[in-house]
This record gives sequence, structure tokens and C-alpha cells, in this order.
Amino acid sequence: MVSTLSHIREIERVAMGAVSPRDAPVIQSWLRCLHDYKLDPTVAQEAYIVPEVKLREHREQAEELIRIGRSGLETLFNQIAEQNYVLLLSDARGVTVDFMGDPTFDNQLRRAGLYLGSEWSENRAGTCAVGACIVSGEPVIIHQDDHFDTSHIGLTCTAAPVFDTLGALTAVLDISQLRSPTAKASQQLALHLVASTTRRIELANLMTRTRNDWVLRLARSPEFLDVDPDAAIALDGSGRITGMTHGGFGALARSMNMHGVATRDFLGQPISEVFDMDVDDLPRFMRGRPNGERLLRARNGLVLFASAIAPAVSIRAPAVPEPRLPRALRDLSNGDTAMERVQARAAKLAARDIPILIQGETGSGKEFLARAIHDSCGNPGNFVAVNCAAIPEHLIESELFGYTPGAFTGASQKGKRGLIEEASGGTLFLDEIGDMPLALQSRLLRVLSENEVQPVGALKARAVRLRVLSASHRDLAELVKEGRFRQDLYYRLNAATLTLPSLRDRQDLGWLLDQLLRRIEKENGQTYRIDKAARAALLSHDWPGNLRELSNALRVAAALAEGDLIDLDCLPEHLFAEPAAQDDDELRRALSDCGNNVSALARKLGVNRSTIHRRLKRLN
Ligand SMILES: Nc1ncnc2c1ncn2[C@@H]1O[C@H](COP(=O)(O)OP(=O)(O)OP(=O)(O)O)[C@@H](O)[C@H]1O
Repeated sequence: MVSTLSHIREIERVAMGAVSPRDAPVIQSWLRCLHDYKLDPTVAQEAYIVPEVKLREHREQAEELIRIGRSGLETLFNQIAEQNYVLLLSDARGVTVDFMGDPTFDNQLRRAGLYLGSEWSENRAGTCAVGACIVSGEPVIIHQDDHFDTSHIGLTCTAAPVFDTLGALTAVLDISQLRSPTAKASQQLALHLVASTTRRIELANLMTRTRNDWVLRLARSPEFLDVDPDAAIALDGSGRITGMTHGGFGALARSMNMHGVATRDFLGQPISEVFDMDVDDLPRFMRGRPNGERLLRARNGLVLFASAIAPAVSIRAPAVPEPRLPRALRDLSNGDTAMERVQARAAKLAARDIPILIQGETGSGKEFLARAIHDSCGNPGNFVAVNCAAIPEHLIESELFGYTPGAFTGASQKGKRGLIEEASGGTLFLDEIGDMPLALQSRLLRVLSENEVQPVGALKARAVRLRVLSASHRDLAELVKEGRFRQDLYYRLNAATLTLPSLRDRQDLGWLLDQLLRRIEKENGQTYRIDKAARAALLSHDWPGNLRELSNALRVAAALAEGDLIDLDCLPEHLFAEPAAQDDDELRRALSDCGNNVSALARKLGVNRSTIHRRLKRLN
């Protein structure tokens, strides 16, 4: 093994610009350690294990990934345990959230940092496989004195990234040995094993998350098509790519000569842009067909084998077929549990004439959902949205109910059909219903009970047939208690409630961001890219104005973009503002009241754990 001193001298020579025979990823990482993280090669630092409480938080956040990845990890561990490898699954911040190793060596492994809770981010540990993999997004071997810190130069570590279906790096799988042969080539098999395990974890994750989409599996050879494909793509009902196994598809894209194209750029594209097929061809690729018929030609000519799996809702439960979500409701989310529940309930309610109250913070998409329910219910009439807070109080009555010619001073000579009548045969959407004056609440109640409307000044009522959806960001039950909202109207409007999650609690924020950007691209007739830092800033903001705020921020960013690149400079400054100090103190106190248990606090405040973690992170 090399001496500590000669290792330090080598790093110093590289720092001076000397040419080195080491692999490029190693040299790039050494330079980052020196220049970006200002690490000193002469200062050795033992491996860092995060405190128990922190580890619990990291594990809680990675809970689903650990569950999905477990069987792949166990299979891999069984293959490598004989050679005294240990296996580490780290999160995107480099903290080991799952670990498998031989308990006989527990003490040595813990000291070396090959243990649950060890943090292998590059800025803390210097060049290491997990850290270099997080930065580059590529599989990597960091063998013995490739490590920057002399404390780690005995180890050999091989890591590969795990991406979520939208291309964000969510975890790194690493296998390491305390002692290994000197030749780095001895780790090539390890590299192959971790890369194929991450490919399988990504596939399992895609299958779990895209139950409402088609999945197209791709393989270079027919034997592996159904058992261990090279990559998989999820497609929505119109044939657009909604997700993929990024590691596997990246490798396929390279063999299709698509070098330098980020796999994320394929999201939202019609499948016909990449392959010689259309959405209607998908059933042709389903299992049971001879492999010869399941050939798929890429646009560049490469021929692959493809196997299609229809949306799982109709496949997995043939006995009680779940209706596929109507198109308009299907596109509201992608992988957010709370939204999936809202969508499923909305689809069932849309089919019946049941009044629905939609609750949610401002900008969380209440009107968007109401419109989707209207579009799904098949009523031929209009969707008429009335914002009860925006119409001046003295006009609400005439706007809603209409009036007869000359009904009051200033009224039009021709009279006016009210919005309620406009909506007859369709949907009346009463937004901010909590702001409707009490007197009008009684008249509205009569319309709903008797299915007729009496315009101002009219002697006779006219029949109407309405579906009523209403929304409020205020707690209507509370307004009823305070006597500011009629209880009977509340029950009439609120046969069922749908509550939209706020944006900061959504698990599919990255997907929403891409959706909104696609919409802006269409409006502007131009495509955009968001760089890593800007994307991270967008993903970590709290979004008090929810989807409206995000959509506006992206519109401004697109306008400010140099060419097609959206970077930090294009984002509104308030995105980087810190929360008020008073809020921070309150949060600390609330956490301490809950015995420093994040889950308990999240339950108490009615938000996701990730929201609390994000705020705590900002508090440091
Ligand atoms: N699921 C979605 N996908 C894409 N865009 C959405 C989605 N939901 C809402 N939006 C967009 O977000 C913005 C705000 O949505 P919307 O007006 O429906 O919110 P709201 O909750 O009704 O707001 P408010 O409380 O102010 O009335 C709109 O521009 C809408 O197009």
C-alpha cells in the first residue's frame, strides 16, 4: 500500500497541474476537494457517522426507497458477502440509510465508516465512491489511494446512482471492502453488479409509481426482455413519456448515438419521436406475442426488443376492475399519494350529481380540479366559474341571478341572464364561497333546493339543472360555527369534500415543475432547460402561493433565460428569502413539545414530514 506521505505529494502535484495516470473521475474529484471544498490532504479525518436522531430522519425520508430496493439489495448482498464486501445504500446527501455487512467485523467496519449512518458526501469525506457518484451521476470505482483523505486509502468502494422516474438522483448504491487486491481492475465485476442492481431498483420503482401508465420494457436481447430488461419507459394514454429508468435508458440512448442528451429531455416527448411506433401500437408489444413481433426500431435505426405492460389498475385486479381515471383527472399528478386519493374520489363522484366542496390553500388548483371534474362528467353544458370574493357585493345578486329589463336603476334595458342560468345543463363553480354575503346564501339555497332561479325583477322563477362545485381556502365549518355561513347551505354544498394538498407537501413537485414548464414551452414556442442549482432551489422552496406561484416563477424565469437555460439568476429573489425568525423559534418550541419527534410534529401540524425536515434544515 502507498505511504501517506507519497499520497499527499501526489495530490499536491495534481493540484499544480501535473498529468496523472489516474482515471478522470478521480482527478476531477480531487480538484473539487481542493478548490471547491477547500479540503487539506495533509489533514486526515476519520469517517463521520451522523447522530442517531439525524439518521432516523434520513431513514424516514428514504423509507419508501429502502422498501422498494430491499429485495434487490439482499440478492446483491448474497452474491458478494463471501468476498467480505459490505453494501451501503446512501441517500442523495451521502448518508448511509441502509447497510448490510458481516457482523463479525462490526467494529472495524464502523471505524472505517462502512456502517449505517456514515456520511460519504464529497465535501465532508473527500473523494469517495458515494460522493463522486452523487456529483457526477455516473457509476464509479474509487479504489484505495484514489481516495483523497489518507484515512480511507485502505478501502475499495464502487458505487452507482439510483434515479427516480423523473431523473432526480435519489440514492447511491455502494459496495466496499476493507481490504482488496492492489489492481483496480479487480473491482470491474463489482461495478457491473452495482450497476445492474441499481437498474433493477429503478425498474421496481417505476413499476410501483406508474400504476396508471403503460410501461414499455426495452432489451437488446429477447431472452432478457421479460425478466431483466435494459430499461423501461412509462407512457401516458396519449403516448407521452412520463417517466423512465434513467440509468438504463441513458445507456441505451448512448447506443442509439444520442450522446450528450440528458434522459430528462425525453420526458413529455411523444414516444413516436424516439421510436418507430405510436401509442396505438402498444398492445402489439404485450406479453404472449412472439418475440419476433416485438421488435422495435429506434428513430436512428437501432433495433430493440420491447414488451408493453398495460396500466396496472386494469391488469392487476381483473376481478374488481377499477375504472381507469378519466383523461382530464389522470393528468393532475404523478406519484403523489394525497393527490391520487383525490383523483380516485373525484372520478367516482364526477359520475354522480353530487355537490362537492373543494378545499385547499390559495393557488393549489381548486378551479383546475373543478374543471377536470366537469370535463369528466360528460355533461354537455358550460363550466361557469364565479369568484364570490372578486365580484363587488352589490353586484353579486344580479350577476348570479340575472335581472329583467329595467329591474333597477342602471340595469341594462335588455335585462341579463345570470351566471346560474348560464351554467344550467353544465357546472356552476362557486369559488371562495365563504365570501358570499349571508342574504345571498339564502337565495342560493333556494336555487339548489328547488332547481329554479328567479332573476331580479322577475315575477316567475325559471327552471335550472345544475351541478354545483364550490371551493374555499377558508375553513367553512369554522365560518358556520361563527354564524357567518349558513349551516343548511354548508351541508347542501358539501355532500363530499375533496382536499387538495399544498404544493410544499406534494411528492411529485419535480414532475409538476416539468409539466408547467412544458406548458410555457408551448406558449412561447421554445424549449427550456433548468440547471441543477435552479432546479434544487425550485424544489426546496415552500411555495406559499402553491401552483400559481410556481407557474408565475417559471414564466418569469423563462422570460429571463439566456437562450434556453434557466439558472439561479432567472429565479425570483424571494425564493431565497429566509423565514421569519419568530417562525423559527415557534418551530423549535413545537418540536421540543413533541419530544423532538419529527413524525409527531408533522402529525400535529397536519403536514408531511418532509416539510418539517426542510424547515429544520433551513434552521440548520
Ligand atoms: N394539476 C395541475 N397541473 C398543472 N397546472 C395546474 C394544476 N393545478 C393548477 N394548475 C395551475 O395553477 C394555477 C392555480 O390554479 P387554480 O386557479 O385552479 O387554483 P385555486 O386553488 O383555484 O386558486 P384560488 O384559491 O386563488 O382560487 C393555474 O394557473 C392553474 O392552471
